[in-house]
Amino acid sequence: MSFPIVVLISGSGSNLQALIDQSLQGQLNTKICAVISNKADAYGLERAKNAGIPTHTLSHKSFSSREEFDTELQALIDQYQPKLVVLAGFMRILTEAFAKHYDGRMLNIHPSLLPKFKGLDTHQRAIDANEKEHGVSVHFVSPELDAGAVVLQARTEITKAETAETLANKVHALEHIIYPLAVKWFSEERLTFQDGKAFFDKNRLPESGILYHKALT
Ligand SMILES: Nc1nc2c(c(=O)[nH]1)N[C@@H](CN(C=O)c1ccc(C(=O)N[C@@H](CCC(=O)O)C(=O)O)cc1)CN2
Ligand SMILES: NCC(=O)N[C@@H]1O[C@H](COP(=O)([O-])[O-])[C@@H](O)[C@H]1O
Repeated sequence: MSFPIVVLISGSGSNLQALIDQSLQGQLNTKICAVISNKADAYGLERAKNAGIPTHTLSHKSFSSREEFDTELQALIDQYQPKLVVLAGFMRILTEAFAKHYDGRMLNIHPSLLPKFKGLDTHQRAIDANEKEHGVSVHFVSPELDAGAVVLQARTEITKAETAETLANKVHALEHIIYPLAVKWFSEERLTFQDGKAFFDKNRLPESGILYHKALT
């Protein structure tokens, strides 16, 4: 019996594509029940349609408040009764009520080595801060932005000639490896969440999650 998930996007959907590809190759025992975007022009919607996955567009601009949008979004998601909600480049800050409703069963991928560089424009900020390395974090979603328990990270070096674009490309490549891995582990109940903390095979994860260095770069 495959593990039902719903994926939320706002843009290109390359992380969604990584999940689709691994699912189709039988490496991920998950069923992507639906893809929901807050942007009608998100290319990820095309990726989903090409894979025969139901799609929905729910524009946040059609609602007068964040709460109203989230209430509608939650009702749409819950029609599919997913065991996991996957934020894959979903660019809306979710309300506390929404985050609590999916507490422990909603993951996000963030393009930085959390807790560094929460928020947006992380690649340029890391370069501007003269960081020697950067990377990506998979974390459970909490009401506080980018503050949920980190479960998996991957790192890459920032070179002297690095630009935000070259760094983004390196980080994307790492994302496409670690996000399907994290989703797989969650579907196998190896990755769990309790009282705000993440566990792997019942072992408490350190604050920084499981670090993968050269193995993924
Ligand atoms: N309650 C939470 N909501 C969300 C989280 C979270 O951890 N807790 N993660 C984000 C994903 N994210 C970074 O990983 C992120 C997404 C969006 C924004 C943001 O500032 N959004 C603006 C609109 C920006 C835009 O439309 O381009 C906004 O919502 O007003 C910051 C971080 C997903 N949600
Ligand atoms: N703060 C959230 C955020 O910036 N997420 C980032 O959006 C991109 C989505 O790419 P994709 O649409 O090709 O998967 C990814 O790099 C992801 O880390």
